[in-house]
Amino acid sequence: MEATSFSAALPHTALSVSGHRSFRTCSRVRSSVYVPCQASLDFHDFDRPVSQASLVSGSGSFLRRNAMNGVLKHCGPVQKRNPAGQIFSAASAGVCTSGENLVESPAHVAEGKVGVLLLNLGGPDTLNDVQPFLFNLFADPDIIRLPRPFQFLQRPLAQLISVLRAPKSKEGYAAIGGGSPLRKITDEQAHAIKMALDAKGLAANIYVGMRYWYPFTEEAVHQIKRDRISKLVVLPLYPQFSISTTGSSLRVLQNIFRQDTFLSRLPVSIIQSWYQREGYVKSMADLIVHELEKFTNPKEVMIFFSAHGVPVSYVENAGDPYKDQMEECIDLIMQELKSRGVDNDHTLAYQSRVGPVQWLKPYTDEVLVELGQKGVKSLLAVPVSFVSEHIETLEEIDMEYKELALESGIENWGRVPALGCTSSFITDLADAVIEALPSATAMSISRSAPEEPDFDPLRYAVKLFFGSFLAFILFFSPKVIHAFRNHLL
Ligand SMILES: C=CC1=C(C)c2cc3[nH]c(cc4nc(cc5[nH]c(cc1n2)c(C)c5CCC(=O)O)C(CCC(=O)O)=C4C)c(C)c3C=C
Ligand SMILES: [Fe+2]
Repeated sequence: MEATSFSAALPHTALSVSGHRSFRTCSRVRSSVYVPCQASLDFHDFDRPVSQASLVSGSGSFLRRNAMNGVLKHCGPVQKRNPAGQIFSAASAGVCTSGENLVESPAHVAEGKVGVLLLNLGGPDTLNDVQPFLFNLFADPDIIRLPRPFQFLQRPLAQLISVLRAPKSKEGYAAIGGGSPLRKITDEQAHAIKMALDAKGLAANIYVGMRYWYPFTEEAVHQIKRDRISKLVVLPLYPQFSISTTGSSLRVLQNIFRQDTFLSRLPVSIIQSWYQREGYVKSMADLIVHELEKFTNPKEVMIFFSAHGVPVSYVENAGDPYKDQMEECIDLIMQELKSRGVDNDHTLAYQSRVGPVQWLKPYTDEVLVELGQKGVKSLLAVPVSFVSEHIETLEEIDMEYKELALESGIENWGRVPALGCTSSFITDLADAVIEALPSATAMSISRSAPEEPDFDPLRYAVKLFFGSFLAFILFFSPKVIHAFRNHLL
């Protein structure tokens, strides 16, 4: 497990990020830090309702308690932006409260209040949320990494792609009940981790901060500040580190913390990845063994690990450790299975590619077809990059890939469930939190905003002109249109 303080939290991306971002060296940071060029956040400007930050503490979630206190108000179906420029619709969250929602932390944590911040991706709660959720996702410069001269196109591009992709995504979310289960499951995991920590003698407030939908990370941090937490452990709910997931969430957090005196002094410990923890590996092996036993002939089953993909350029140009960590993770799980006498064949493939670029190979859909053609008859799909059920397990794997596999000649199909609240897994995450606490250190970066280069209107106009021209050519080239049709829409 890698637990680090804030200043050392993003070393992977500092190595070789090409072009579009600037490297700056922070005062207390030993190496260069990959500093995002996003608008910085200031808590004083922050007008988002606090109540959407999920807080599991004492008698249930913050939201639930607010509802019971009668401060739950419904707002009109207006779309707004938070200070990070993310779109949110007040109605879809169903909550619009003003400042009086201070949460009293339980008495037993009054001294040395420990906070645990769970970071996750977030997903649309309803079909109406799908397009604004996709906008937030594609507006993230860690998801669509544009070269520097094109960065001004990030938001218009996000708008375009989110509108174009929304119908397809909506179909997927409609097929799994009309929204993402991610928020509910993450809240349950937060509650379970709190209970596990309590059982180990650590009273902690657990917060949930999502990257692209409610409850946003900004809201969770706002609540952490209000609660005057004195030590914070940050636990991204991604076993492996990727620039596009953990990296993106940590950058948002870093931006918020560097702007705020209280937060920049708060001792923080970040668990960057935890795929190598024994508890996680053993819990995954337990689930696999359990599912294998459901097959008539378990020994003949191909164990098919399917990980969410990332574009190849993340790994090759930007130094994303995701692929290496994924491969190591699979090795560890297979070693554990071997030690239990399970030595089935296994393979790893990458799913969910989006857009007209090369993603990590082999692709899940292609491998399934090949395996069917080669005569594999029984296959157990193991989603491995995420620990809760979501659209890509419930729709992509359970529906699309299953159908493809059966059409390709595979006769017996099984799927390992996501870890969710499996008790051995939750206990291990609680241990990870406890182990990370001693290494918590303050970020201690000055409050000054990141330096912006002097604005030169002529240079800007020239860039805008050539940027738009190139973007136009790029967008309407037949190759790109073809790729968009096949992989985006
Ligand atoms: C480790 C997990 C994930 C990585 C890596 C990742 C990278 C990544 N994703 C997209 C684009 C989309 N992702 C979408 C949904 C989505 N992504 C993950 C996880 C990882 N993404 C999850 C768990 C979910 C589902 C959330 C839910 O609502 O249940 C979507 C939206 C769904 C869809 O339309 O398919 C998009 C789009 C990119 C481009 C990327 C790396 C650059
Ligand atoms: Fe994704």
